[in-house]
Amino acid sequence: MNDEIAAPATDRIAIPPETLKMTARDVDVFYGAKQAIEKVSIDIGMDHVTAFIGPSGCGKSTFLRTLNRMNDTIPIARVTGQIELDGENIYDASMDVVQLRARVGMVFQKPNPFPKSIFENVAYGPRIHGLSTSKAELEEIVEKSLVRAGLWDEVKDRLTESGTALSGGQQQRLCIARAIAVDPEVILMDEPCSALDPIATAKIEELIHELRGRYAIVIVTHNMQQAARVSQRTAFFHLGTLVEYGETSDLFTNPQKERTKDYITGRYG
Ligand SMILES: Nc1ncnc2c1ncn2[C@@H]1O[C@H](COP(=O)(O)OP(=O)(O)OP(=O)(O)O)[C@@H](O)[C@H]1O
Repeated sequence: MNDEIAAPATDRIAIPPETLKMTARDVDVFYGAKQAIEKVSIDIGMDHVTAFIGPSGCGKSTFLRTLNRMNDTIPIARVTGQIELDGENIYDASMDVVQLRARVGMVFQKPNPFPKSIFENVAYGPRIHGLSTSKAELEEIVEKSLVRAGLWDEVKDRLTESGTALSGGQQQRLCIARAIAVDPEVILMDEPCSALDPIATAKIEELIHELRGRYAIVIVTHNMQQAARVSQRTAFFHLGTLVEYGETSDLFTNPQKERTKDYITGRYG
């Protein structure tokens, strides 16, 4: 990390340098003239799940998308400030964005498998990134990714069937397998359970537990119970700012800011 970058004012947790994965400093995001994110600074560590919570429209998804330059796909979006992955500025002109999005994968609110076979959904990324040299190796990556995403047993006999024929929860685990297949370092999840029933949601939450430590995971959720269940760090956003960031248990039981307290006690949101 660049020592000259100031530590985030709202950070109640010191992340040991050896587990630090991403840092954001003074990040602003504008949609045209409208500012959606203001001066957000945060550290994301490797060995825990980080939840972004806050009322609708507070900018959680907008900020999440800055972490793998997904906002680049929105023509009116403009990002300023500095975001680093392993000390490297991801907004630098020399950054290969396709490579970045493999290193910082994303899972969306609505499962979005390709209209291709289950196998192809997972094989596509490793193939375009040249991660396998043979068919056998590719098959091994596909199997390993599906095992890791907790889907292998359910699909191993139907790999040639369309990914879109799976249930919503299975589709979401397929999308997680697809992200895992290119060997990411960070997985961003934007309300990954909001389109799922409670059983499928529980499976994704269990999966998040299992993946913790292997990948830095950041999850946007408007469900505080979910944040409490799956994360060890929570960042509370309000009106485009990061109000408070701390250990999840601390933030929910002993919030430092009045606005956090009001939100978690249901006074607004
Ligand atoms: N593509 C876009 N173009 C213009 N404005 C946008 C765009 N996406 C988001 N915004 C605006 O930016 C602000 C933050 O939105 P964002 O979706 O990041 O919030 P959020 O906290 O994730 O909300 P939610 O929980 O409802 O998804 C809102 O005012 C929203 O209207």
